[in-house]
Amino acid sequence: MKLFSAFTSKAPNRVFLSIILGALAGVAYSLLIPIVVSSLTESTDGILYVSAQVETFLSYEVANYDIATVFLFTCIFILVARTASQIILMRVSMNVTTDLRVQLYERITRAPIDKLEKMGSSKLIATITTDVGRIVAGSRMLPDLLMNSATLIGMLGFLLFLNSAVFWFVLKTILVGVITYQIPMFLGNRYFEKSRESVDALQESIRGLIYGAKELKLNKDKRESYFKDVLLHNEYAVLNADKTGNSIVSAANNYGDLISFFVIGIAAFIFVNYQSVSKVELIAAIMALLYITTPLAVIINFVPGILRARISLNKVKRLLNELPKEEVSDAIDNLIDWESLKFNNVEFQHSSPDESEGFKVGPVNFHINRGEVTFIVGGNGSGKSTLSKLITLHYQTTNGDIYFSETKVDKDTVSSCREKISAIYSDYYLFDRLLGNVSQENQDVINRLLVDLNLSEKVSISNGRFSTTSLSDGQRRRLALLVSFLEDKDLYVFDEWAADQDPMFKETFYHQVLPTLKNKGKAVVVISHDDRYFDVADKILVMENGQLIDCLTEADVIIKRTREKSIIQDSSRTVEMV
Ligand SMILES: Nc1ncnc2c1ncn2[C@@H]1O[C@H](COP(=O)(O)OP(=O)(O)OP(=O)(O)O)[C@@H](O)[C@H]1O
Repeated sequence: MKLFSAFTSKAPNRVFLSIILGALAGVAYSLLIPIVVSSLTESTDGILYVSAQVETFLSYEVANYDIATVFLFTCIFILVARTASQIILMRVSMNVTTDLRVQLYERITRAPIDKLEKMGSSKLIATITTDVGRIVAGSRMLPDLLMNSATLIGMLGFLLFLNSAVFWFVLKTILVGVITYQIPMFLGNRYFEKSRESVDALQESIRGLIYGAKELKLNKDKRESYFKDVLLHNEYAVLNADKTGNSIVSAANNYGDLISFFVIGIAAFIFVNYQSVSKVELIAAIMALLYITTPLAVIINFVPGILRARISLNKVKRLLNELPKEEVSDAIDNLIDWESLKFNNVEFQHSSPDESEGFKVGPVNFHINRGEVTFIVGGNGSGKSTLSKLITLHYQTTNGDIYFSETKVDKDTVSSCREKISAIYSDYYLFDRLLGNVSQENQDVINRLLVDLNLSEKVSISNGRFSTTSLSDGQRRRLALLVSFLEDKDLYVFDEWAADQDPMFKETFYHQVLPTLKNKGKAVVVISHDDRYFDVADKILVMENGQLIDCLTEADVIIKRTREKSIIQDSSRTVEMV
């Protein structure tokens, strides 16, 4: 992706028009001084005066009427062409900004979940909010650059016409100035890069400040340490790098601004001693040099904007590389019918940030049937959630195959298979409305579910929008369950759904919700630590250290529970005796 290609590919004709208008405005700008100079005449005593030819316009006397008219129309042309050029490019750039953001949104939507988890939200938000704006701001300077370059070239042409020796001298001095100007710019760029790198860490610490507000509020030491060692550390890292970068660039810009004055000084005080230059030529040359101070400054000031835009562009490029597109077909085949989900030697390995081997699940072999409730149990970190994300097809296997009955999950079928699944993870996100194909007309069903889930007094749903999502944790989870029911999928996965429900609703979940789904022929997968309810399961998959160490059926569970009960009773009797 090149800096300007986003513009040229978006609206080539409009960008071309903007460039042409900008360049023409620049050429016209460079004509203003020669037009004025052409009306000056040098008398024999060396005094400059405006040649007469006075005519009256709107009751004012105008000397050199023809030239004045050309001057006026040139000014009007500059105004119109410059404004049009800027407005055209500004509008294109606004579209490009939106397009670039939409491109990033699409990439995020299509990225594999494990890559998104690895990248984290802070990096993504920093890129969307900071980098896109900087890229577009840099690219938007293009017409101004062109206009001022055209003016500069026009004025240099005028100098060449006036006096070739003056022209070559000015050109060489400007070149030396611009080349020496690059050195501080290079240094400044290093600091801008450093600052941009720190922005990601700053975003992450701002997230901590907001999401960790409750924890920080309760502990002064913790709060002060976070504020000083994390938040301010990152804030000052950005500030210091920006300060140094901007100071270098400011000094360099002032040096750049003064380049034309150095040239004027050298031309007026030194150059005239070595070359024959008439008074008119010298004054015209000085006027031209004064005149190019602004275009030269604009061209030079263009550099920091471009530097920032390039840094941001590299950041976006890197992000797009780290966030590959999931190469899967979008086509949804509603005809996929299945009875059993089978895992054949499935393996998955997390990537780890320090390049060491990440946590691995598998190889695992099992099947999950429709009309059955399957529990996944095991200690913390044993790989239950990882396994469940393989079941929901969020993670793609590193080895082995998954089948929905006879349909093998691959890049052609994975989207269709995902359509059969609904999941509520422990870090679920509750949208503030019903989305997609969820039937919004079926208000009666929604109202009944609100009553069943004991939410009817807290939240209502009208036109698909929830009246509120400011609910207790347990209530939010129930609202997520309602959304999941409305989706009416074949396979339900609940990752510790009941963890923050009160005992009464836990009972409802395990003894009413799960059996209802089962009776409807759904396959239900529940990650749970609630061993009191393990007997609800038709099958229990036991995970330990990424391996499936046991697969218990209902009969096994009942036998095991009876044994456990008798052991507990025996031990309590022993305690009583003691
Ligand atoms: N996004 C990730 N990137 C890299 N490693 C991960 C990621 N998520 C989990 N892991 C690793 O995988 C291991 C298993 O995590 P997982 O969440 O599957 O366990 P779990 O059994 O669900 O634990 P818990 O009962 O605590 O929820 C963890 O030790 C963790 O280090």
